Amino acid sequence: MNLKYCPEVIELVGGALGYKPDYLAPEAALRLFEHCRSFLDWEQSLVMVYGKAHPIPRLNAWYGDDNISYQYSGTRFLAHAWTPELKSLCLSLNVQLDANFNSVLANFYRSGSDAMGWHSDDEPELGSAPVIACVSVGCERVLRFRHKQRAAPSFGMPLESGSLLVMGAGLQSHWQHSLPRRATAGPRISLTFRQVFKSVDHIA
Ligand SMILES: O=C(O)CCC(=O)C(=O)O
Ligand SMILES: [Fe+2]
Repeated sequence: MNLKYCPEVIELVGGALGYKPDYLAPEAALRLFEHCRSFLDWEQSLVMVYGKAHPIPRLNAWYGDDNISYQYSGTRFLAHAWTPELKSLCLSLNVQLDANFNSVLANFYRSGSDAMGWHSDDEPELGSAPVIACVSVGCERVLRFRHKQRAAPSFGMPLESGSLLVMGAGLQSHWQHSLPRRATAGPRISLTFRQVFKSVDHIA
């Protein structure tokens, strides 16, 4: 993986973030937003908290190569077959970042009440040092980061429509991220490209 594609690189303890605000031109970002909103197979997953199922505060959709499956928020998803738009974005990112993404988890935050809690994307099927590329379209929202062990303050990255944020290798072992609620916000979709290793599927 090569973060040189990103004009802004933020070195953190244990990993780096890369940011490219203008990854997609505004019209391309709008087209991608409309494509995802209209054509992805959105669902609202459930998460188990103390034995009780709660709907998560956002919609999600999982796309990827054949036979890719992924455990997320306590649910196992089998990837839907790529749409041409998502496949072409994945191929471009693989070239630009020298990566091997084979799937994408799409998140749809319908309003400021939709959010994502603190977590690391460190499931075993993502390997020991996952790289995640996140393309944002729609309303700008802030992604917050906090170190897992150090009692340092968290910090936020505003993710503009059309931007690319790359979470580099090592980051998921040392940092958590979250997308807090907002009093008011328009809809936003994030496309988080990942490499899922099929060989560890059987342990899940
Ligand atoms: O919506 C975002 O920018 C973050 C999404 C995220 O953290 C995830 O899909 O794991
Ligand atoms: Fe995440």
